[in-house]
Amino acid sequence: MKIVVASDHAGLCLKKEILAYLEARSDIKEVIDVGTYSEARTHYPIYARKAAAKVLTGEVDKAVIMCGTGIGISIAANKIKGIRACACSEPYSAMFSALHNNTNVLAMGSRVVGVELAKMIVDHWLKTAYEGGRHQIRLDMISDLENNSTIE
Ligand SMILES: O=C[C@H](O)[C@H](O)[C@H](O)COP(=O)(O)O
Repeated sequence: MKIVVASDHAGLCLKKEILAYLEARSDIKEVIDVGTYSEARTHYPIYARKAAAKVLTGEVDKAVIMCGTGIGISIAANKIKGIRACACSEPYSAMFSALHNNTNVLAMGSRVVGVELAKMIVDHWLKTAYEGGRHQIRLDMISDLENNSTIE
C-alpha cells in the first residue's frame, strides 16, 4: 500500500509522527509527504489538494492529512470530486468510515488527538476494508451530488 501524508503548519508536528510511524510499517510500501515542511503559517486547502491529487491519479492508495482540528483540511478535501474524507478523533469512526463510506482520506487534528491515539486511529482505518453491498447505493448517491450539486 502507498500513502500520501499532508498537513498545514498546525498539523505538521503530528504529520511528522505519523510519517515516521507509516514508514516503519512493513505493510506500507511507500509514504509520500507533499508538505508543508516548515512551521511557517500556511493554508490547509493547498495540502488537501496536493494529497487528493495523488489519490485521484492512483499514485497512492490513501491519504492521511492533518491540520489543527482536522476539520478545515477535511472540508477542503471533500470539495474535490472523488474524495471521501473523514475527520476522526477516535478509532471507531475511522473504522466505520472505511467499512461503510469507503473513505480514501483520513483527516486528524494535531491540536485534538495525541500521537498514540492518532496511530490507533490510523491502524483501525487502514486495516478495515469497504463492505460494499447496501452502502454502495449511498456512495453512488454522493457521486450524484458531486455531479449535480445544485439544490432546487
Ligand atoms: O480547520 C482549520 C485548521 O485547524 C487550521 O489548522 C487552523 O485553523 C490554523 O489556525 P492558525 O492559523 O491559528 O494556526
